[in-house]
Amino acid sequence: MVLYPVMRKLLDKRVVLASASPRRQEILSHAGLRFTVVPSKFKENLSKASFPTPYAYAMETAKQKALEVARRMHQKDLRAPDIVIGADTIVALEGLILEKPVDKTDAYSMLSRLSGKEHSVFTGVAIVQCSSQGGGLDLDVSEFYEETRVRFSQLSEELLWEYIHSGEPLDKAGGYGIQALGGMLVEAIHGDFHNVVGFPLNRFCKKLAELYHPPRPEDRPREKQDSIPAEDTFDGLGDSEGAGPGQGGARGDRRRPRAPGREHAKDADRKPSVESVPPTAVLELIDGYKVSKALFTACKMKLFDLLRDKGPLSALDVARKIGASEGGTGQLLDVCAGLGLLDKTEGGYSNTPLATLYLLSDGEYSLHSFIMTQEEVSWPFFSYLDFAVREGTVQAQRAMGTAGEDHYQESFYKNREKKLQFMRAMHGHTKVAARQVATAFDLSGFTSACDLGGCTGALAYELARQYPGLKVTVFDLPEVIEDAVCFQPHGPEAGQVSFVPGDFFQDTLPEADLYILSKILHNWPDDKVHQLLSRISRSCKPGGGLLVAEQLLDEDKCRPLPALMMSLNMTVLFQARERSLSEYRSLLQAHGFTDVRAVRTGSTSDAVLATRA
Ligand SMILES: Cc1cn([C@@H]2O[C@H](COP(=O)(O)OP(=O)(O)OP(=O)(O)O)[C@@H](O)[C@H]2O)c(=O)[nH]c1=O
Repeated sequence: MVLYPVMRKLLDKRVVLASASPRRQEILSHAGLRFTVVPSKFKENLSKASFPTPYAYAMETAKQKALEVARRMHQKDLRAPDIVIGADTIVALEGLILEKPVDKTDAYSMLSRLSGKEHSVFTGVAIVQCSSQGGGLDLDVSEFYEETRVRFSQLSEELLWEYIHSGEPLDKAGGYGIQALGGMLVEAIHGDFHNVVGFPLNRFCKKLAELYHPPRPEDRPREKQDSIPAEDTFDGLGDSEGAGPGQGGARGDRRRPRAPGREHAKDADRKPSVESVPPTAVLELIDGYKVSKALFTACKMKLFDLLRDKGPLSALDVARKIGASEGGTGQLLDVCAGLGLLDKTEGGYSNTPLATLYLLSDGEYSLHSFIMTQEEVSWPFFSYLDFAVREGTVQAQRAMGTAGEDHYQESFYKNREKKLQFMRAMHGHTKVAARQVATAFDLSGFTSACDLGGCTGALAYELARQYPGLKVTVFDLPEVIEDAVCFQPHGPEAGQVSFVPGDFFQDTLPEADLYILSKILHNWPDDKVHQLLSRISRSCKPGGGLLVAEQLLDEDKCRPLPALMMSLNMTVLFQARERSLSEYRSLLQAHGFTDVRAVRTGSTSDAVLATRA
């Protein structure tokens, strides 16, 4: 087995390990990797309930840890490292994710759950390849995870407490360290030991082999989609053969998480059993709609507003205040607590920071109206997904009782109340990512911008805040512009933004050096997109820019999940879709835009910038 070429590939690169874990540092330095440690400041507070599997959660956390470091270093130095590695280790038992215990009692509760049972340790790893171009930062993320099964012996109370008092559990996922005293608790382990300790070294090396020496197409295993190299080896990585990043198509392939049971090529012959492929992921998928509906219902009842104003409250108090049954209200509140939206204490229920930030109806980053449009518009359309797939048409007649063309009007502009709700929905959804989109590239060279279909000005105001020399025109339909004033902020940035009514498919576009399309192109099929881009191209002067803010699909179109779901949403509602970076690149290039670059924000919009040749 050729070991060193894997690491040698990285010798001339600035590698950063975005982790404070001494174990990860040790594993990687023992393997001969040279790197700098920059611990991530990403707060590990993603909602676990929103991930279909524990490993999806670990991979996303790993990714966010690495992205935070890449962005911070780029902002500080204007030069990001070449590679940032992030990792996250979790322990999963019977659908429950255990991270580091917060105190000894928490460690006790974790270890006593693990006692006498088998659990899984998942480490998610993200390898972020960075390139800085013209002040911008292009980030390509590859992620994977490894699973190791660990069986604990039956632990006596005495042993448990002695172990807890040793102090070892507190900085370790699941409350134990297999590499030290915790090794004595372990009866059996199936899989990579290093993965339990915090870093799946073997799988990492295979991933590097894939990234820096992608197999030739004819050598690839026949079973498409499997991201594991066919051979269980790192051979063939001789320096003379190495294809650099960007060659061979390996960059940017944030591969799909593998379904359990498709883990190793050599396992392919083994018949899957309910032990090796537990049904958890399927059971969680079955419950997806219940989770969404519970969130929609709590928002509709404005439970989070009530708990902000009057909380903490008991289930009975909440039930009385909203005029609902005590039993049903209690169930809904408990579900919200289980989903990480509420805290439940003896004093009653109160909002978690996640709910405070996004679920109040009037918060600065409120997604409340967006959630309500999902409930009122998307939900009925999704009920007819099978018809939409079979017939390839918008199911407006079945879902709304209206003809296809009228449903946009009916759904969003039927009356002023509906229109304002739609505007608030767009405002919140844009606002949560606005700062990341506005700062994804250095736009300080532009003096005027025009946000086409900019609605309430959520992105325009953020651009104005970030670039005090920039004047931004929001161009949108007259019925939108007449109510945009309701969303005007109080700061000085308001003076930099003006509103012009018009239809971007018909009217003359305002002059600007930078045009912006935020959440517009995903509303339209390719022919309409070409029509719009051709109009912008004619208005845009050479050297001018076009900033597109949309959720980017990976090149294989199977990830990331939020972009994938938004794409399905656009198909069901409008026969439109989300696109990958290469699809945007060819659309933009067809209209004279070059130098197409992207920054993935991990939020509700990624950013793509192109220059008019
Ligand atoms: C099961 C197990 C875990 N760990 C450690 O648990 C931490 C997990 O936490 P994390 O959030 O993934 O990492 P972190 O320590 O907070 O570091 P960071 O990467 O900066 O988030 C990591 O340390 C791992 O080694 C062990 O040392 N031995 C074990 O047997």
